[in-house]
Amino acid sequence: MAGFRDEDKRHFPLQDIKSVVELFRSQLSCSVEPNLALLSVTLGYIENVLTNNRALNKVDSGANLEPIFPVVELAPVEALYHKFVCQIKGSVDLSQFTHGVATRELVKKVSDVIWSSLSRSYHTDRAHLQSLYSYLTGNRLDCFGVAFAVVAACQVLGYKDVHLALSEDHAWVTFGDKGAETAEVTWHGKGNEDKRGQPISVGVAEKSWLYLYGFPVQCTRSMEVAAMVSAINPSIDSHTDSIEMASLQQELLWLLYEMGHLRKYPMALGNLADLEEIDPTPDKPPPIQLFHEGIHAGKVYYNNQHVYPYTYLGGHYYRRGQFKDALHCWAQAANVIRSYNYNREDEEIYKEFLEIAHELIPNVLKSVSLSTLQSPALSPASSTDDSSEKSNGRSTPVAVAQSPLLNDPECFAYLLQLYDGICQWEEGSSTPVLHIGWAKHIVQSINSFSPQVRSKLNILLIGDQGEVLKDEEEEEEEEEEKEKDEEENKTEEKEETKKGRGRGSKGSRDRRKRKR
Ligand SMILES: FC(F)c1nnc(N2CCN(c3ncnc4sc(CC(F)(F)F)cc34)CC2)s1
Repeated sequence: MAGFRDEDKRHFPLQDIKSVVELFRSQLSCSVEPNLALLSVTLGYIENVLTNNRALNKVDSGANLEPIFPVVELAPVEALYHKFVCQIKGSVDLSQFTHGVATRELVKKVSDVIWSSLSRSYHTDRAHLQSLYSYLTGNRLDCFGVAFAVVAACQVLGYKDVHLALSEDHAWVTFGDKGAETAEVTWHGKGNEDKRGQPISVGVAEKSWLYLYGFPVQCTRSMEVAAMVSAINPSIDSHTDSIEMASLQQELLWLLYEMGHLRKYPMALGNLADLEEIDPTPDKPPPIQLFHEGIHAGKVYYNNQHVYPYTYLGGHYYRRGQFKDALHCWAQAANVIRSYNYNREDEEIYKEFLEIAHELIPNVLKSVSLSTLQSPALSPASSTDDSSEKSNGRSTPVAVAQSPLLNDPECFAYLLQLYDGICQWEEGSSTPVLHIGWAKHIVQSINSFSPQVRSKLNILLIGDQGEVLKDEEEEEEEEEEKEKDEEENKTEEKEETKKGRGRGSKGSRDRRKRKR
């Protein structure tokens, strides 16, 4: 694996975002595959300069605003690259391994080389541990970074078949003929024994979200570049982002988008959409289109087994106050999770649904009630409407009676679908999902809707052929009505015979029609 080629070197020294974008463009455009190690070192170097708050102090102190984007010379980047190449080639005796496609032993050996060179103890969930710059200058990597480093190392050793496989909260590698083999190469979460070297078949078989039922993102080299760009972390501290680093990430994601490398990568599309929501790029597709492209990709390429495309869009609608659309997305997200069994390593998605049910939805219900109370047209004094009287005489709070969302049966249905999906997720799982805290929020949320809308609910059972099914209860009701009708008819016929006129039973037919 050669270092930078001449046409790459001419971009150095990198002075600004544009020169980095052009370096990536030349690496992604040429016949030879992009050099993952070189690009990762370059990004990590820039991220380190732009997010170390020391740099921030310099700019604050100087009267003149010094250029904050670092000048990236070729020499230090190539030096780090050669350090990586020497370490990997020095640790793996290739004569032991057949050339051509990789073997499980080779992949495990490379994973061991990366693993054993990590520093003894460090906080693995800190920021900026995702790149080879972090690995080469600090011997520290997060769990994604280890998987990425293994793929970059296999590329250095000349294995074109070793690729990154990504789920929504884990990473592993595929290798061998047609990438049919899989291997764990990193750890996952806290307190879980790592399974490095093993195939991921057990995770898939136990239907855990972590392995996406066997529908992970299978990266090409260009999608591995997209993964390193997605993994850019512009945060300087928990309250501040480097604008320059966020812009670099945004422009590199647009480059990858326009080259078609995000088409099968829903989370990268979601990342770009989030960045565009914050700081829109002129003449580019709007965030809503990117979020929908992510959902479409999930449906077309991943059997609609990914959850994040729906929670990305749900979050977007929520932030814009489009609460009905947000509820619809969250219901669709729950519709995905219902097909999984909850496993102890799935807590990231558990936390996602917990936040939706225990924070976002209560905020929605509060804000729609408040907005009706605050708007003069809907204030209690002006409402003559007595429809808020419930059948049992207890009145519905005006805020509920006046709020469109709380009177919208579709919104109520979305809420029920959300909870039903989570309940079905729990069914058949080794680990329980729901606890009493959930019940409190479920009751609170359902009670927020008006009694009218809750009585109007009509659950249509659609069969596999799309036909409307009736449930047993409905069939019994219909039988009783039929018998009652027949009784009524007999009685009426007797009376009519006396009076000479006959008519069908109208009431039950209307009821039946309405039911449909
Ligand atoms: F759905 C919304 F709530 C989300 N907002 N941000 C979300 N992220 C942010 C970015 N992110 C990602 N973005 C691109 N690629 C990947 S690959 C991966 C799993 C692992 F880190 F490799 F183990 C995570 C991830 C994880 C999910 S979901």
